[in-house]
Amino acid sequence: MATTLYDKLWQQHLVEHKESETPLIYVDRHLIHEVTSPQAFAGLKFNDRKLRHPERTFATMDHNVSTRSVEINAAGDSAANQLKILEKNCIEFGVTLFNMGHKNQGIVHVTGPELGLTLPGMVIVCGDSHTATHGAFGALAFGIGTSEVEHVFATQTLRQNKAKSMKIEIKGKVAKGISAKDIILSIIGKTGCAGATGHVVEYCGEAIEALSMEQRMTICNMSIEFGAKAGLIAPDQTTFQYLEGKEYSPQGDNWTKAVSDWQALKTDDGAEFDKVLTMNAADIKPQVTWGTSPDQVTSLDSTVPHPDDFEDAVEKESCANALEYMGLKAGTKISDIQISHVFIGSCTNSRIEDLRAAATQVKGQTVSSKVTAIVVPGSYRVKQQAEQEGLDKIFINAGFEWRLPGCSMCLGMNDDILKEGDRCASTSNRNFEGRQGRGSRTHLVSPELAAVAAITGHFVEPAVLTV
Ligand SMILES: CC(C)[C@H](C(=O)O)[C@@H](O)C(=O)O
Ligand code: SF4
Repeated sequence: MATTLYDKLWQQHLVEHKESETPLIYVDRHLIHEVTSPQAFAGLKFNDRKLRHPERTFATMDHNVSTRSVEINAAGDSAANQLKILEKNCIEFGVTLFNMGHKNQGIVHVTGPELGLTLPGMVIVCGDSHTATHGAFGALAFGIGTSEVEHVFATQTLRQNKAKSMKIEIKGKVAKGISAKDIILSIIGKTGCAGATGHVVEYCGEAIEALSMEQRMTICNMSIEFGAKAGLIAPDQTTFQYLEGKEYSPQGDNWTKAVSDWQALKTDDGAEFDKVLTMNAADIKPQVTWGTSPDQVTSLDSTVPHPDDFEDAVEKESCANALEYMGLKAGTKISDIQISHVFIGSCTNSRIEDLRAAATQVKGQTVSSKVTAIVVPGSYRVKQQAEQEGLDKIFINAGFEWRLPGCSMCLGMNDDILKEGDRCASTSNRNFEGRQGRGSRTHLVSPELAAVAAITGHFVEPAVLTV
């Protein structure tokens, strides 16, 4: 029978499925950070248990860290407390930790892939909703809750029901200057924020195959923002090239053997999906969110919608609420919205290609006097690479702040917080009320659009430039 990539990954990891019981699956890689691990470790201690496979778990510090200093106390007492607990737990339970300032430290969804901890064919879990990012490598990757983190610690397995499958095919090529962020925001705009609830989504088609690994990660990262359990892209030469030689990738004969196994990780012709969405790449334009949910998005050449543009009563009301929170008037041109802040960073868009794309727009220009702009590389490796290429200088000379890696302004858990009424062009993945600080307003965009917004103070179509 023709099967999907998801079916194959599921089958390969199914440990046991007894009737009337939730299936049990094996977990190859467990990634942890300071926010969702403390209670799970506490549970282990309480029950006097150890980690079943400490060598399969890797920890990093990301959400609570300050991006101004490597000092563990720099983001305040409660942040420091969580970071110190993670450090203590990792020592006690024998887990490798990428501690403050470690060369491998960074946002969990940036470091896993760049170190080769994320590999095709794996089941990868993390107590974090954007774990879907790792699906870009053809791994079944999804976020889990704290009690599940404890279960994985103790058993290296997880109880899970199989999800439904959805295929999203993007036909043809995108126009020049259209980024992966524009692709995923247009998908979410089309499906709505619950369009893939209960499904594992496989992205495919010419426009997806043409993407680099960094861009594929941007796509899979936002799968959760339209309800998907996980996002998947079948591994190919682009994937193998990216992974070859990474610190934790298989080496020598093991590498050759692994690549040959990974080549089988694809959906068979004729395999059936529970749901299918097809879009034409040529129709995708630069995207900007105007509301307080990632599906409240439109194209840059458009206007802020009116509640009456929606037929559904719930959508009407959420449009009205969003306009009020965002301080926007229906009919305003998206390109006329004036912003006060720019945040280039987060696990969606803080990888080297994102920084290159932003730097290209910024080179030789000056940040608007009305805008405060920061660039936060996703990891120390990204930071180092960017500095080798001189991207830091481009940003700093233009008036951006060049920060240390971390989740930063993506969410208000550290000292990078916006004030009430601040309006931010952000390359992150969530524009929920208060996400970047109480009363702050977020517009989700690509790195290119964020960069141009920093210079001009509003949303302008980025010039089509090559690095
Ligand atoms: C803090 C963490 C649990 C949370 C998540 O699960 O996604 C965060 O990363 C986020 O993006 O909101
Ligand atoms: S960068 Fe943002 S979305 Fe990603 S893990 Fe950190 S807080 Fe969550």
